[in-house]
Amino acid sequence: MVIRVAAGVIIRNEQVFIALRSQDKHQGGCWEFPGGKVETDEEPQAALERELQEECGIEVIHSQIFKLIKHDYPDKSVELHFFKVTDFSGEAHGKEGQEVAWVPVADLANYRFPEANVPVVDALLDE
Ligand SMILES: Nc1nc2c([nH]c(=O)n2[C@H]2C[C@H](O)[C@@H](COP(=O)(O)OP(=O)(O)OP(=O)(O)O)O2)c(=O)[nH]1
Ligand SMILES: [Mg+2]
Repeated sequence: MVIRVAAGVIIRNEQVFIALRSQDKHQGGCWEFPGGKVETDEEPQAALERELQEECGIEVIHSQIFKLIKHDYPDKSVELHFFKVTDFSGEAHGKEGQEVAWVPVADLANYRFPEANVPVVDALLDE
């Protein structure tokens, strides 16, 4: 079974908002672009808006699809819908207690992301 996920590359002033996945989660200890599972009958973009409100406390004002990545981890398969979030209201924070950081795009290579994120990080570094 493939798990559909929506995640946001939240960008403001050339910086990206990332969050640390807790150790007990799948891919725990890796940094991520905040987001989560798309529910049945939910559009990925709607899932993105819901997850970013739940996890980061922001209201997405403008987002656009950036990359669609299918990846097979040894223990699960995911279909990741990465959106660029270029406008939002509210102050992004770790609403669920997770460690978060605003990092310059150029510094993304210094953070460990899940394997599926490699093409996303590479594309951001190339821009
Ligand atoms: N959110 C997010 N998930 C990612 C990224 N890269 C990546 O491989 N994943 C994987 C890890 C998980 O298997 C899945 C997302 O699950 P999740 O744990 O965020 O889902 P969720 O927020 O709905 O939380 P939960 O059901 O575990 O409580 O996608 C990423 O950049 N962001
Ligand atoms: Mg999540």
